[in-house]
Amino acid sequence: MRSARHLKFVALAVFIVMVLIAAVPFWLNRSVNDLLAQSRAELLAQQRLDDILTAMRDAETAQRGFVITGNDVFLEPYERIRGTLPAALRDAKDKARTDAERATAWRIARLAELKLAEVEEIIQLRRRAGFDATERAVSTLRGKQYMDDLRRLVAEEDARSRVRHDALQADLLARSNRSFVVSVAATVFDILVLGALLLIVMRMLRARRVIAGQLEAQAGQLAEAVALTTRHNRELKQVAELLRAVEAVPSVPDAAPVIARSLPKLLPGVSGTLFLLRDEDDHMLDLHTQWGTPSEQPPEIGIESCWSLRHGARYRTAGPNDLPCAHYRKPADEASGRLCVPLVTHDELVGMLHLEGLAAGADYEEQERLAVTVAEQLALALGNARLRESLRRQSVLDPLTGLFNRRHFDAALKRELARARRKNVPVSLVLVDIDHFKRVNDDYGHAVGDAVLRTIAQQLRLGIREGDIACRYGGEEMVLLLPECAAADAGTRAEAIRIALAAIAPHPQGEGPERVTASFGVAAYPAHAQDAEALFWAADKALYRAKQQGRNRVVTGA
Ligand SMILES: Nc1nc2c(ncn2[C@@H]2O[C@H](COP(=O)(O)OP(=O)(O)OP(=O)(O)O)[C@@H](O)[C@H]2O)c(=O)[nH]1
Repeated sequence: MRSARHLKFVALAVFIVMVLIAAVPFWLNRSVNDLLAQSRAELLAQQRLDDILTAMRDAETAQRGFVITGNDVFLEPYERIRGTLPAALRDAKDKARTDAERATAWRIARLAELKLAEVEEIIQLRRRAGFDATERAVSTLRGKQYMDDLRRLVAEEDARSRVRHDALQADLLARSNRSFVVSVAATVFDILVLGALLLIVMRMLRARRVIAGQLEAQAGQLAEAVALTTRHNRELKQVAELLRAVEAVPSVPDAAPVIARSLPKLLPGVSGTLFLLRDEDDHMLDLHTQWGTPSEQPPEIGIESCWSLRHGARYRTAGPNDLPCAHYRKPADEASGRLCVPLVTHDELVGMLHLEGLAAGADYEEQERLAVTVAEQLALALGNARLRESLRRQSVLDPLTGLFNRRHFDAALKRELARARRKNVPVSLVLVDIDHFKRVNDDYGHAVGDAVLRTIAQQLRLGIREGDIACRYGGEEMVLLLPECAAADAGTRAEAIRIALAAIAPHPQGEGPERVTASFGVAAYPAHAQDAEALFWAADKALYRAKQQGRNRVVTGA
């Protein structure tokens, strides 16, 4: 904008200078024209005097011819001159430009008039008195004197006029030369100024073109940055949605289908497999889910079978020349890249993401960047899910036996009773108390006692159906909650467990007693009680009776 304003000022200044310069030749031309007019006037003045002198000469010649011959024919020119001369003399006087010229014109006119009067006088004399008398009159030389004076005056004025004319011509020549030089100089100057202006304009246009190019490039970069930011924002939103969904799952394996649904949206065209670390073995990972059109993968892999898990960093193979991981069932094809990304949070391995069909070239970098970002966030979310799961387990499980704790049992009993009432189905309770457990502790120590407790808990777990609940109620007392199970079935199940318990070695390494037994008290809703407290009380009474009747037996409440 500023340069455009400067250019306007420069153009205006150049225009004014050029107009001034163009005016100089005009001005010079005008003065040349003045001189030409003066010169022409000078020539005309000379011509007028010459005409007067010629007329006078012709009048004198006519006079002479008539005097000699007496023939009127000779007077014709004279008569014509008499008609025209007064006007010529008046013209000479009127057109005189200076006082001196005017005085001369007056004197010439006076002499011409005197000469004309003398010619008329001689002609009349010739008519009246004849040739001789006329010859005598002519011999007085009065007429000759007039003509001589006239000639001298005209010659003098002629000479002066010529001097003036020559001076005018010289001036005219000088001015013409000057006008030519000035015109040439003005033209050259104009060309130079226009050239300079053109150069400036071209430079400015070039500079503008450069700036326009830079602006265009910047606009392009900006558009790219905006597109990139928009894409990153969209990805971030999708990643956030994925994380929210993973945060909501109750356990790590439950996250697998969520991940399989979300990742194709984040990485379109990319197939994948999710391996998650096994709970009880921190060297093995299980295949939990796949999406897209993945290659065949083993259902479980060891840490050693994947380069990314070995090195704790992402590992990519772009073609057959790259060393494949052992879990690839077939070599990576040339066109599509593979990427293994370990899922690590707080230095703990959670799983591994295996991606296939990644684009080649610059897009690959972009996909890899996104894949790594997703993997980092996913690892964090899965780590959190694992932590939540462990906390939840801790809050409901007994740490020694792995059975549910009393708090969970109380809640489960209320819930199952309500459901039984609603659905009009029975629910049974089996109280289990190890016989003479004090002796085990006393004879073998508490550590062996704990191990025996774990064995019995495991046996209880094995003896119930899925959906039944086994709890450690306190000390060596345990309880089974059997939904939709009537008293008779509960007694049968308790009996089976009792027999199995009595048959196994209670300590895994054989360091404890050879065998332990337990007593079972069974009560059922609605047969023995209507609410939780009464049901528990009925089962406890039955257990008491079992102990009373000699232990290692099942008693069902009446
Ligand atoms: N090792 C171990 N012992 C426990 C635990 N909880 C309770 N006990 C022991 O279990 C024993 C329970 O003894 P008692 O209530 O007298 O009954 P018992 O010896 O089993 O005899 P009966 O029930 O009458 O057959 C006590 O010695 C407790 O210290 C535990 O978590 N670990």
